[in-house]
Amino acid sequence: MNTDNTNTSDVRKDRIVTNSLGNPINEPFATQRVGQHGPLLLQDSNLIDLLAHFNRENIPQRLPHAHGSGAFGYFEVTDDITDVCGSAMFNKIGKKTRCLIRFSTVGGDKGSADTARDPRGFSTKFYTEEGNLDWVYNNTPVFFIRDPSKFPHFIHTQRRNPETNTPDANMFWDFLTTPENQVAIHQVMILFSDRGTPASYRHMNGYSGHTYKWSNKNGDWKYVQVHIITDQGIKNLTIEEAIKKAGEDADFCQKDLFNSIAKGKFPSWTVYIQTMTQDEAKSLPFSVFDLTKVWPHKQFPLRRVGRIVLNENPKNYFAQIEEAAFAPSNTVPYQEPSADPVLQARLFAYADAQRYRLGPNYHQIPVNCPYASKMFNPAIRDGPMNVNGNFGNEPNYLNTSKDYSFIQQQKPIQQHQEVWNGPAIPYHWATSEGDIDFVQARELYTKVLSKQPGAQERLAHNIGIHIAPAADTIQQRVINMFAKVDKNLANGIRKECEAKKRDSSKF
Ligand code: HEM
Repeated sequence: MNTDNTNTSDVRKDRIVTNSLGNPINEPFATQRVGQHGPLLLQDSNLIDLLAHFNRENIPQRLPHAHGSGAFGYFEVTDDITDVCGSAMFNKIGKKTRCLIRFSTVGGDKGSADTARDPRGFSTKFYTEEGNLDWVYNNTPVFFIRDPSKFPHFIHTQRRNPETNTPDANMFWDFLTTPENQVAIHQVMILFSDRGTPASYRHMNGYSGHTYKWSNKNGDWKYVQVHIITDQGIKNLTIEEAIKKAGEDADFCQKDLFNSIAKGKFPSWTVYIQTMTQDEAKSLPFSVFDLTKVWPHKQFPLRRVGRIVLNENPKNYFAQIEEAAFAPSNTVPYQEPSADPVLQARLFAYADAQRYRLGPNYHQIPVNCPYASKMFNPAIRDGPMNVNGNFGNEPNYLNTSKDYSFIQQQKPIQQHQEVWNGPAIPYHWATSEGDIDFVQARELYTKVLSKQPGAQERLAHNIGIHIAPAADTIQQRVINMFAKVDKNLANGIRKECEAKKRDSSKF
C-alpha cells in the first residue's frame, strides 16, 4: 500500500497506450469497419472496451453530502491529554499522524454550488497506528434532530418535490415548524445566520456535535466534545454574495482550497476538547446525549489538544476523495461513541452506505486502507473486487490452534461503564417540557448575534427570503415559531418576507 494513497502498481511507465488488459492500441481514433464506410465490426474489442467502461464511470453519489472537496495533511499533538485519552495518536507531544479531510455541503447533488446555504461536512480520517479513525463532523456544533428516525424524512424535505422536481420551501418549513420537530430551532438559527454560507472551507470550524466517551489507560472515562477551530478566522458570505458566487463560480470553495494548498498557503485548525464527568452530566438542564444542545463553555472550558494542517492536494479526485469512506464507526481504542441515539444510528448508516456505494471491499480502496496499522482478519475475505491477495492460504476462520494476538484482551479498556436498565419501549424524544429547546437559540440571538453588527437583521433577511415562496399558512407557522425565540426576530422575518414577495411579483 502506497502511503500517498494511489495505486499505481499496474500502470506502465513507458506510456505505451493499451486497452484495459495491457494490449497495445496503435490507432485509438480508428474503428474497425467493413471497407471505409461500412458498418462497425463486433471484433473491435478496443472500441467496446472504451465504450463499455465509459458507461460505468459513475458510481452512486453519497446521500447526503454528495458534493465536496478534500485534501491531505497531518495532525500534530501540542498538549498532553493522556489523562483523558489513551489513544496512541495522543501519546507524545509533537507526534504527527497523517490525515485526510473532506469538506462538503449536505443537501445538494454532486455538481451543486459550493456556496449553498447548508451546514458543511467536516470529515477527518486519521491513519493511526491503531487503525483508521474517522471524525465525521459538521461545521455547526448542533444538529436538526435528536431522534434518528427523523433523519431520512428531514433530508427528503431538502431534496426535490416528487411531483414538481424542484426544491420546495413548503416541504422544508412544513417539517421544521411541526411542533415536535421544533427541536431543530437552534440549528436552524445557525443555518440562517451568516454561518450558513461560509466564505470558504478554510474559514470555518468543525465540531463533533455529538458527545463521545474517551478514556485513559486506567479505564477512567469522560464525556467529550471536540472543536476544530480555524486558524484562518471565521469568514462568511452574505446571502447576496453566496447567490452571486453560485451563479458565477459554482466551484468557488473547491478552487479556494486547492489553490491555497498549491501555493503553499496551508490552512490549519486548532483542535480542542470539552470534557464532562458522569456526575456533571446528571445536573445539566438537558440530556448529555441531546445533539441539539451545546455545552456551556464557561462550565466546560475548551482544552487544547493539537493542530491539523492541510498541506497536500489529492492527485486524483475520484480515487482519493470520491472513493473515500468516512464512518463514525471507524474508531480506535480509548475513543468510544456515547449513547446519543443519532450517533448510534450513524454507527450503522455509513459503512452500510459505503458497501452499497463502493462495494463490500471498500476498505481495500487505497485511500481507505489502514496503511499505518495494516489489517489482519482472514475471516473477512472474498467478495466482489477483492484485490489484496485475500490472505493467501491462511485458514478462512479464526481458531484456537493458531497463534493469534488480541491486544485488547491483554489491556482491557473501560472497566467502569454506564449501567442501563429499563423496559424496551418506543420512546418518542420529540419535545421537551417547558421552553428548554428554545433557550440556547434565544441566547444565540440575544447574546451572540447582538454583538455582531447587522447579524440579527441578516438572520431575519435570510429567513424572510427563504420562506417567501412558501404557502401563506406555512409562512405564518415559521413566524410563530421564531416568535418563541424573540418577537423582534419574528417581526423582522415578516417584513423581509413581504418585501421579497413584492419584489418577486414584479417578474
Ligand atoms: C441519523 C442521523 C444521520 C444519518 C443516518 C446519516 C447518514 C449519512 C450517510 C448515509 C452519509 C453518506 C456516507 C457515504 O456514502 O460515504 C452521510 C454523510 C455525512 N454525514 Fe451523516 N448522517 C446522520 C447525521 C449526521 C450528523 C449529526 C453529522 C455531523 C455531526 C453528519 C455528518 C456527515 C458528514 C460530514 C458526511 C460526509 C462524509 C464524507 O465526507 O464522506 N451526519 N451521512
